[in-house]
Amino acid sequence: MLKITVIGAGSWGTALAVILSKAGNQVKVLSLTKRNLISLRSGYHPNFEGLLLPKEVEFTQSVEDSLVNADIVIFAVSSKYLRPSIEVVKPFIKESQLLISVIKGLEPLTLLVPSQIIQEAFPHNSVAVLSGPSHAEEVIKGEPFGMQLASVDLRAVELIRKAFNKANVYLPATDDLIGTQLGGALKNIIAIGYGIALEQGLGTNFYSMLVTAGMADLRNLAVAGGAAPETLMGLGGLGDLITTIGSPYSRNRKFGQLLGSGISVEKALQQVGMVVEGVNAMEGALELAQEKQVSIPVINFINNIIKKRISPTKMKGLVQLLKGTY
Ligand SMILES: NC(=O)C1=CN([C@@H]2O[C@H](COP(=O)(O)OP(=O)(O)OC[C@H]3O[C@@H](n4cnc5c(N)ncnc54)[C@H](OP(=O)(O)O)[C@@H]3O)[C@@H](O)[C@H]2O)C=CC1
Ligand SMILES: O=C(CO)COP(=O)(O)O
Repeated sequence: MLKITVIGAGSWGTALAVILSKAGNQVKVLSLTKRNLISLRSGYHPNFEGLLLPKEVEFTQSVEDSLVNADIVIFAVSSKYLRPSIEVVKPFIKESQLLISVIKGLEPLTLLVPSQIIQEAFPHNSVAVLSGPSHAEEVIKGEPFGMQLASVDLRAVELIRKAFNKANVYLPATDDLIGTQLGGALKNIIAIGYGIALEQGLGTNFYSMLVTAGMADLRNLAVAGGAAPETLMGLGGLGDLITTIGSPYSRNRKFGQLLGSGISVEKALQQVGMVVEGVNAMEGALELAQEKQVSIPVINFINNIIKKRISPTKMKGLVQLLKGTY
């Protein structure tokens, strides 16, 4: 039995904690905000209506107690809170502990992906990534899924597969941590665009054009940022894009749909009520494109809608814009 601590009691941290616990591990979830602790301890999470959490998962606010015996520590907070969370847990992390990021983000200015931020803070630890098509609402019910496992450490790969062995998940491995995370961060932006187009009722032909051209932006930008092209065709890239555009659970798609219906960015974020990582990743994506001189017409177009330079009702204008890239 492995001892696993998940940092972050949001949708994803909680869903992972539940399946890891059901897979026979001893799991603690550290909530730094403590915002849902009372309800979590009585078995309920506000994001999973009608679902009873297994009592074996321990929800705690005690940093030291949660980390002292952990074999594996999973960072599952939203990308904005990764650095503040690292500061809090840093004194209690041991070099022997395997650290995993499940966060989808690209930090503005530094252009670092989550695993790089974690590795910088803990240079002697093994750091791995799990990312892919994995909506928490399905995962928590035990439905089958797959994630890209990224690590340069074969023992880490073995340990992670052991932890998830009894769970219904396929975990192909790669050593491309950068590609896996750039795929996960950038697909969220395309899903926002998809949500806008969906709300505008532009039709399946347009959606497919948008996603294909968006995938080209994703691939060109991620490869310029250090990704291996084949990683982007795997679960961490194309696979995750497919689930995010296709799922009613997607917060990025929902945010896009709200924008498409004429609601302001601020109100849309509020209505989604959970993290919308595509909005957080936008600045980093634009900066990376600028630095590497990569053309990203679809991402730029979506950014112009978010920044209110283009009305969402003009989404179909993407066709004219793409014609200008011949
Ligand atoms: N939901 C999903 O299906 C999936 C999500 N992900 C990724 O996982 C990450 C977390 O997403 P998700 O759980 O869905 O988001 P939620 O909006 O459900 O939860 C937000 C998370 O951020 C943490 N947080 C908020 N404010 C603070 C703060 N001030 N200090 C420290 N932590 C804070 C919360 O911690 P606390 O609970 O302690 O308040 C919580 O873990 C994102 O990067 C997302 O892209 C990846 C795959 C699937
Ligand atoms: O990354 C995810 C599924 O793989 C979650 O996507 P959303 O953040 O859009 O809900």
